[in-house]
Amino acid sequence: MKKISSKYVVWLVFGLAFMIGFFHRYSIGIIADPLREDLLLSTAGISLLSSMYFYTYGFLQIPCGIMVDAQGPRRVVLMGMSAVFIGSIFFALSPTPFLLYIARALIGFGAATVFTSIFKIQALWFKPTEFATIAGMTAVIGNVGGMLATAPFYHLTNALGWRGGHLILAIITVIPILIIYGWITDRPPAETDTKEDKEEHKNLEKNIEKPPQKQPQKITEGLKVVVSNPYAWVNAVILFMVFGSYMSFSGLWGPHFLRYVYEIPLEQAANLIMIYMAGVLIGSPAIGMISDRLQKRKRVLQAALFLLVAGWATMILILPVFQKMWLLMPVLFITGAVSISPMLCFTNTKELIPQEYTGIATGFVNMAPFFGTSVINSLFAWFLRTEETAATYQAGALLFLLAAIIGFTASFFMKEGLEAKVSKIH
Ligand SMILES: N[C@@H](Cc1c[nH]cn1)C(=O)NCC(=O)O
Repeated sequence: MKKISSKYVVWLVFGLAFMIGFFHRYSIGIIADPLREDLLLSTAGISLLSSMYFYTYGFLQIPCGIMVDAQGPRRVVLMGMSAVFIGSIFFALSPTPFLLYIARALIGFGAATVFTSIFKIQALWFKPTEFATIAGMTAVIGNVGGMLATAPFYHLTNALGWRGGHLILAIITVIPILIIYGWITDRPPAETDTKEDKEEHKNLEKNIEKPPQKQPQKITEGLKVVVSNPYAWVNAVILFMVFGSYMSFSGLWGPHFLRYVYEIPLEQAANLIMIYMAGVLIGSPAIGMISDRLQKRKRVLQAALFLLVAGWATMILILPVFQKMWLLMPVLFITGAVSISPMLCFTNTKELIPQEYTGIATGFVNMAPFFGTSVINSLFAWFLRTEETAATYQAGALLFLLAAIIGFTASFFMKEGLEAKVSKIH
């Protein structure tokens, strides 16, 4: 069977898998009420159900990275998407909450395989100077999945129920499974390879085809290379702080912060969050493209994080004094656009670590945003422990400003990795 040779099509198919994973991430809110009624779930039960995905996803990032480096992204994603498929069917058919939790964990497990895999695909198929742009597009495609889990999923489940909705999701999941199984290879066909590509290919093949007894050694070596690299830790700190705030703001506290601090109805606050998300969607590829054009990661990220500090400071401390809604909109947009700038940290990590360990490296730094979100969410909740007022929300939101300042400061300790790679090629 003739394999797909277009890197964009290959990326798009993995992107579809990523989109499906993201969809599941944000899908529980919409079906919370029918789940409560049908399976008598409490609010705590709904929260646990949603979290099952995040826990498995976060904890499995390194194991998934290890599998991707050892087995190649194709096999790992096939296994992961099969788990999402089975999880979706179980979810749709679950007669009890317990089985629902198991199904959700299975979906989280499967979805966890995709991010490290798509980064490996990007590393194997795209040039270093295209990497940040395509990584930015990956974030877009994921977030589109997250957006589809809102109003469109609401209408789907209104028509078919939450069980029917999950059956449809299971059917959609078969699409990337079939295409990846039949038409996609881990690497571009050999005839289009440059000399450097061929060398890398040989290394990858050697790595994948290592006899089983050598693999544990390879994994330990890979983990050592990644964990002992101080610059990978710098990227993890930035991701913990900035993506932690971004997910905490957009996924949990943002609407209520705007509602209390700007004294507006919740519906208007939710619409304003869409402006922040529009910034994320446009900022992600734009920042990647600028970074690729300039062949700089560190400087571009620093400029973006500087704007992020200014954005949070304006939104939390300055604008509430004047209550100028027409100013809040551009500030939200710009803050969203630069909130996604740490996608460059994934790119930078990939550039600092040998390609055979791209999976482990991506998995390692991608744990940080998930821990960051849970820490920032909990700290924010602490500020609201006695009462929910404009002042307590403003105090909680100062965490976002503090996190941006820490992220910006950490960016001074980054090491540029692209220049070395590009000069090696030329
Ligand atoms: N787009 C980023 C960050 C993110 C998380 N939620 C919404 N955007 C991303 O894709 N991170 C990697 C991941 O595995 O989610």
